[in-house]
Amino acid sequence: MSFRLQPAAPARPNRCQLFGPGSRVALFEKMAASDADVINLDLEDSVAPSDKDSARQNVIQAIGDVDWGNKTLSVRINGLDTPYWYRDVVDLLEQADERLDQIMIPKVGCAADIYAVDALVTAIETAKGRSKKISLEVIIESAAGIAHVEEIAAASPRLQAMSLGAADFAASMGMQTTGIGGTQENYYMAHEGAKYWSDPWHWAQTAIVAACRTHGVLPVDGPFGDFSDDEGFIAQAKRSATLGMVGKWAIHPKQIALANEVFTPSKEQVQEAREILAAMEQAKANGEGATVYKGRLVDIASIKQAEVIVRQSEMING
Ligand SMILES: CCC(=O)SCCNC(=O)CCNC(=O)[C@H](O)C(C)(C)COP(=O)(O)OP(=O)(O)OC[C@H]1O[C@@H](n2cnc3c(N)ncnc32)[C@H](O)[C@@H]1OP(=O)(O)O
Ligand SMILES: O=CC(=O)O
Ligand SMILES: [Mg+2]
Repeated sequence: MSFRLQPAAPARPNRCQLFGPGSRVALFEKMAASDADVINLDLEDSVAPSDKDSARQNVIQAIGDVDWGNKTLSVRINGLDTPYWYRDVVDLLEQADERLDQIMIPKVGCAADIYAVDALVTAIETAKGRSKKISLEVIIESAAGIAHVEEIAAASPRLQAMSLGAADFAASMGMQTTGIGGTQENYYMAHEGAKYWSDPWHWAQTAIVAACRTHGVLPVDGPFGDFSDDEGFIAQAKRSATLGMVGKWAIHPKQIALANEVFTPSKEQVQEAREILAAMEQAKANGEGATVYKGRLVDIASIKQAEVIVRQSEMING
């Protein structure tokens, strides 16, 4: 470890973020009753321009009226390149109940984008005497966002989570696809007549994970558009979890259980982690830094790996 210690990310479950358009009021109670850890009421790309004002009012009303239980409640505002975003922030902070936890900023391109929202949020919180400090989450979904990902992760102490937005990311990068996440038909290696598919999202995901882990932010995988493809969703989520992401969006309720399953360490994973910790306790008692567990090396680094899994499990299961 560097002399500068790695800060811990917020200790709250973030296995699934369920999205719903702010213009579809009928979905709000269903979202609240779901098993998602985080709710994202959307004012941005799932809301038509003609509905922006009414969606904002629907969301403000629902923040206070609906019982959101112990979920993290977040609202995705419009991008800083639109005429809507300042009104989203002002009205939310001036009018919405204190139940609101978080604001999601889409399409961030540099640290100054977060600075601008932070400054506005801070001024309104102070002016209105709001007692709960609103946290922020961002979406990396542009070439600029991924190029500046580390400064974005470091931009504000309010920042709790960062997602990869595969749809806008693909568009901004000029990727030749209309798929939202998952396997891309043309992204393969060819060898002796067979095709081997690779993962075009991998490099952006690892950049996000590294930036987030450096600055104590939760890294999250964004949408998987084909909600009839459970197998594809699970494969994408498993790759994300293996890379260090803590959760994934659901753009349809059927994806919630899939995300929760993948991002909750299994009984077997937790048992193995605990056995490794016990083996290392025994090694320590014997004055050893390394030992053998099930025929493989475990050493002091293995303690930290095992603790990641045990901590995740304890946070989720209590
Ligand atoms: C890609 C880039 C991004 O920015 S993604 C984030 C922004 N997008 C969104 O927020 C879209 C979220 N999803 C939706 O709007 C809908 O799920 C879409 C995809 C349009 C499908 O809606 P619909 O045709 O009603 O689905 P369905 O008939 O299969 O619904 C089955 C039951 O589930 C409900 N449902 C639907 N969506 C949600 C949701 N997001 N949250 C909670 N519940 C939902 C439906 O109302 C329906 O319920 P019921 O069985 O009739 O009681
Ligand atoms: O906002 C999400 C995306 O994929 O774009
Ligand atoms: Mg987007």
